Amino acid sequence: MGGTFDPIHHGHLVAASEAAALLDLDEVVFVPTGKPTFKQDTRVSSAEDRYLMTVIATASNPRFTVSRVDIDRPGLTYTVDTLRDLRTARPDADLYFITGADAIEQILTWKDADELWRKAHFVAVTRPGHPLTVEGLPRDGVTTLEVPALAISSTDCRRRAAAGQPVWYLVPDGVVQYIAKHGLYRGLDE
Ligand SMILES: Nc1ncnc2c1ncn2[C@@H]1O[C@H](COP(=O)(O)OP(=O)(O)OP(=O)(O)O)[C@@H](O)[C@H]1O
Ligand SMILES: O=C(O)c1ccc[n+]([C@@H]2O[C@H](COP(=O)([O-])O)[C@@H](O)[C@H]2O)c1
Repeated sequence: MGGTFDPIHHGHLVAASEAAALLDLDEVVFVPTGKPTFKQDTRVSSAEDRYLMTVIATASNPRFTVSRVDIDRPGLTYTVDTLRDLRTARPDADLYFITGADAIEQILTWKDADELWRKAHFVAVTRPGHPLTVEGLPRDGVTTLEVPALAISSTDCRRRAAAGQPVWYLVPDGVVQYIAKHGLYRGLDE
């Protein structure tokens, strides 16, 4: 599952857990973006902060791991590169790329979109506020999954943290503490 994870929240974790259970996946690899291509005009926390929050959030689940491939690759982050690097690390794996309804809606605008279907099977999960449509995408390339609806976004978590409002129970406890300890999102003006 790729994401900017600024910060990672329970919507991400539930989607990943549900996809793993329904598709019988051995492992879910969370891949924080290095430089997200569609967020170049947005202030994004450092890759190391986002990576560490993702590690903290996933540490207790033996099936969840975190990959640095996108963080360690220079330049903008493109999924075609993510999938190439994950394939190199796991030559025999069946790769599934988990995305929310908002992300899958834009997938045809991603770099080398026509190549993506050969590199992984896409799993499009439901997300409150975003109709899930896979029209125009290769039928055998995408599976749609209904997951428990959590109306949580990283944008809302950042705004809350910036305004001194609670993010408890929207993000894992360790992530609440990480945000406070490092003063993330202070002075954010969005
Ligand atoms: N509440 C949610 N339910 C299901 N999927 C989600 C949810 N939140 C995010 N996702 C999916 O997780 C992936 C990574 O999301 P991302 O890190 O951009 O979080 P976000 O909450 O969308 O962030 P932002 O508000 O900053 O855009 C995307 O595919 C996104 O669609
Ligand atoms: O490959 C692309 O062109 C591309 C464009 C936008 C987003 N993505 C990927 O989609 C995932 C979610 O991205 P984001 O920006 O919504 O956090 C993440 O893994 C990104 O690398 C990929």
